[in-house]
Amino acid sequence: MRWLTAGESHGPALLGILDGMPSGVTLTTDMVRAALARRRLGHGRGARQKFERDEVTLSGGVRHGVTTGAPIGMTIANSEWPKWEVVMSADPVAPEDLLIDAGTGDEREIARNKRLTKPRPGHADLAGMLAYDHTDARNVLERASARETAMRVGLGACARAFLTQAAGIEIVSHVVAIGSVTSAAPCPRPADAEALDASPVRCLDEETQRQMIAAIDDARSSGDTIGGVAEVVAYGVPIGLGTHTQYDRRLDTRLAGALMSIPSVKAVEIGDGFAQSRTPGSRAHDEIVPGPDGLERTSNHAGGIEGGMSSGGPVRVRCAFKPISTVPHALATVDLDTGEAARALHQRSDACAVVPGAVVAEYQVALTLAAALLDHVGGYSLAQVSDNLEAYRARLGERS
Ligand SMILES: Cc1cc2nc3c(=O)[nH]c(=O)nc-3n(C[C@H](O)[C@H](O)[C@H](O)COP(=O)(O)O)c2cc1C
Ligand SMILES: C=C(O[C@@H]1CC(C(=O)O)=C[C@@H](OP(=O)(O)O)[C@H]1O)C(=O)O
Repeated sequence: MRWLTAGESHGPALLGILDGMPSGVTLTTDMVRAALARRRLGHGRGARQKFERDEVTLSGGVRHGVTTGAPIGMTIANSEWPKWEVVMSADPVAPEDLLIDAGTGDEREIARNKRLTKPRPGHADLAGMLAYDHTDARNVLERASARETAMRVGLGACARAFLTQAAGIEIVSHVVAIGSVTSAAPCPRPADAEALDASPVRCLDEETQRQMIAAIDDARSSGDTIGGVAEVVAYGVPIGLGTHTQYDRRLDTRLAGALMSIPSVKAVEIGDGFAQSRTPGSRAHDEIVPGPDGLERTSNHAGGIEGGMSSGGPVRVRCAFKPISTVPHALATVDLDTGEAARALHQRSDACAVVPGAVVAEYQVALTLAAALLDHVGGYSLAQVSDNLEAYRARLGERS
């Protein structure tokens, strides 16, 4: 299974292709819509989330609510497109059309139509302008924007439907830190998913939730932004996905890459990760004991992955998000046109992206696990995958 996306933040649409999806998986536009709606939730989002809609179309690989085995084509139209048609036009436009002040008196409306020459620290702007030889940062920032994560969720929703239907795998996420406010809430279970979606900060501990909301509000009111940490847990992952035999096919390699690819993720932790590195070996590992139904573990410090393979326990990963880069307290930069010191442009922006980031992380995990499951058991149809998995599980039962 492999996937690609294209499209810009203020372009007409995001495009995605998910190749390798087996046939026979129940999948509807409503299922994808529901996933996209989850990504829009959360305290700390900016103005754009309030008025923009994700207009999704399945344009390949699904017929009458069931996948066909052909590549899944997906479009998520940007409902803001009419405002950006000239600025983001694929075809040449007359220079005088580009420079118009829309006459609204709105500074942002005017700025949108200008070349952006002051790269914003923390964004792809500077490296992208130099590497791709652009004099307008818009040619970089439009693609670097986390708007693209909508498509990852869209494609991830397809992968997730496959995981649930083929293997009963369930994925849930929560937020474990906003800035310096940390949560001691227990690892969430699939039954918590609805309550977590209903929490403005994806946290089920009421006092911590209150403090997290306050931390986001404080950051926003003082012209600042704030980061945090999200945890994703996948239940029902069979033992042995991934492999110890090649570095790039290890499950931890693939999960770490998938999570690190989310814009603003700066660290990924598998299981106890950093804490494990500070724990003596005698207490850091998950001992294997005989149980009534086969082998059992006494703990899950490893986060369900050992030697690059799933170990049969819940797969537990965390990712740390840096604070939003577009800080209202505009940061120092240089105008590349003049070489003079300048202040980075601040337009509307999110104050905190950890809550939607947790949702995006769930779907990145889904895409990774779906690919790893198919690598392991194979099959062109859901029935074949299920049969192959059943045979593998029967063999596991005999061995353990
Ligand atoms: C869901 C989500 C929403 C985001 N919203 C914003 C935003 O409104 N403003 C902003 O400056 N950065 C936002 N970001 C973060 C930027 O996309 C990110 O800082 C930038 O791409 C550079 O990060 P990188 O160095 O990890 O690539 C958001 C990130 C995510 C995951
Ligand atoms: C549009 C989304 O996120 C955007 C991600 C983003 C960025 O710089 O990454 C900046 C903001 O967009 P704008 O610059 O147009 O205000 C966010 O709204 C989305 O998540 O759907």
